[in-house]
Amino acid sequence: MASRLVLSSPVTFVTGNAKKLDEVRAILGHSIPFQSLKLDLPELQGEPEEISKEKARLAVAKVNGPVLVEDTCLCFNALKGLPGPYIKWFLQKIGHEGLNNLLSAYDDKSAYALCVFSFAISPNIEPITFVGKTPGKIVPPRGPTDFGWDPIFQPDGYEQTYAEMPKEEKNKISHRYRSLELVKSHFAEAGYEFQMNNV
Ligand SMILES: O=c1[nH]cnc2c1ncn2[C@@H]1O[C@H](COP(=O)(O)OP(=O)(O)O)[C@@H](O)[C@H]1O
Ligand SMILES: [Mg+2]
Repeated sequence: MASRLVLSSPVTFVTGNAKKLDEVRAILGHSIPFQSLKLDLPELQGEPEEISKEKARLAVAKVNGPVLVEDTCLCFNALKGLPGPYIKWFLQKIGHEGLNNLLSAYDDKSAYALCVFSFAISPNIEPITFVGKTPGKIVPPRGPTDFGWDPIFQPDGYEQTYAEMPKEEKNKISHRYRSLELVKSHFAEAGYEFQMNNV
């Protein structure tokens, strides 16, 4: 029988974003022992998987134990995937209206939300990435404005924006949910053993 890797502490989800943490808590439930650490990690520029992996490398160097991080992109098809990983800065500078305006020259309003989780066990093991994607379109803002670009993203097959949907509904179809499903499968297959003597 293959020996199971022993993890000596719960997985630390490192994020500076409280809204992400709420969703990760709701989606993971008790499936994986985890704790959270509020830390805003610097982000490399580049492709989504590399950005997330690099975040994991930085996080695992700071945390004494396994870490989980994620990076989220919002990609417009008419703009070949931009703003993508730069959505945070676009949102901050030009807001929901500006993001809609970026697409005013195009008929194609389609977009996709991408969530890339990375799991790093220790500093000397390469992080593993998990990509979740939800297709939809960019619309004028509707619904509560408490989480990022939720009001302007309407997932395919729905009449509501992410912001208008009940949380439980978003958490069943979201980019974050889809990525975490892969994380959960990985944990189920790997069968990590948690030995938490120090908690
Ligand atoms: O599920 C979501 N819905 C709406 N906005 C989101 C969602 N996930 C992330 N965002 C926003 O998209 C941007 C993604 O940036 P990033 O993943 O680097 O966030 P972080 O640095 O706040 O953790 C941020 O502005 C974040 O608030
Ligand atoms: Mg980012």
